[in-house]
Amino acid sequence: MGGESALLVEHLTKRFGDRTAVDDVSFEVGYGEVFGFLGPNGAGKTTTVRTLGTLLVPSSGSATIAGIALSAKNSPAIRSRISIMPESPGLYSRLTVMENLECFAGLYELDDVRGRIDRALRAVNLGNRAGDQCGSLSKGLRQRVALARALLNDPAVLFLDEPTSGLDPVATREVYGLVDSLRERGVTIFLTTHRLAEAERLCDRVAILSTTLRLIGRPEELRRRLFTPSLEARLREPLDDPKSVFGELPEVEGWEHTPSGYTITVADPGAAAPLVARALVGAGADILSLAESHHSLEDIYLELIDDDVEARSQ
Ligand SMILES: Nc1ncnc2c1ncn2[C@@H]1O[C@H](COP(=O)(O)OP(=O)(O)OP(=O)(O)O)[C@@H](O)[C@H]1O
Repeated sequence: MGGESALLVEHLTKRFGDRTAVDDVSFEVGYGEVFGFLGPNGAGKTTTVRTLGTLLVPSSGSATIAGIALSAKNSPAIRSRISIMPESPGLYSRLTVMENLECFAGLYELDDVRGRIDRALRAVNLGNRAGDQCGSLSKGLRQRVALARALLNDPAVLFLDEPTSGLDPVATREVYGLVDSLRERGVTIFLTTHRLAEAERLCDRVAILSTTLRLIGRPEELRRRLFTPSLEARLREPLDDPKSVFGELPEVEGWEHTPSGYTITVADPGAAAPLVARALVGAGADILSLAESHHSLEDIYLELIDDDVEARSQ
């Protein structure tokens, strides 16, 4: 089974003394997948990444990384097949881009250093900046150098920890473009992020962690699982008697006022929308818009995590 998945994690638990940072977490990531790992501060994301990256020893549970079982003996083999790009690039600012990459290629004891550096620099569109001192680069460019460094060993699984943290919108968009191009090259990406719009934009599937794994799936599936379908009607004026409009429609399961109109709960938004529109027009309402409600990944996350944060603060 592990041979077919880039990551297979089974009942992983990591304790620090009597504090459980990660509790009985299981999931699988396929080769070529961009997998988002979300969760509030202290949820155990970094601990999971550090454990899968062989930097921490799990308290219990097992994992297979790029087809190799996680164990002390296999750590060097695993490390040669993965890369972790930490949130802060950690480059030598007095060295040039090329010198930095040579230095890390030396640490990894890689062959064909020049060829690898050329390919990595091309992958992050930095081919013409090889001679620049890292200290003189913008944060966005330094992040790209860090990504080039993470690509030097041609990783089967690339762990990206908050890759756009502190970047401006243009630099952020560039990182998204780079992730897209890595995905096209078949690199498996495990992306830790607090930015939910980023996870929604980049990830095939996401997992929401809060010490235990709370939810895993495609953003679209999670939406369906957590929210009943509904329509949002924006009207110029509120209805005099909403019950006489919505209560007559068998497709409508419920409704509630919003500041600009109504949220109408329905089983099938596509079938119900024309009937609701007709009923509203029949009641003399001026419809500004009528559309299926859209729940973002942020809505999903808050629905799950708010309860945890409240529980923890009590
Ligand atoms: N080396 C350590 N020793 C003791 N406790 C630790 C250690 N590393 C992490 N923890 C604890 O484990 C829990 C999970 O921390 P972790 O850094 O994995 O969370 P995170 O989801 O990455 O958070 P953030 O989003 O803030 O980076 C926290 O309660 C943290 O204090």
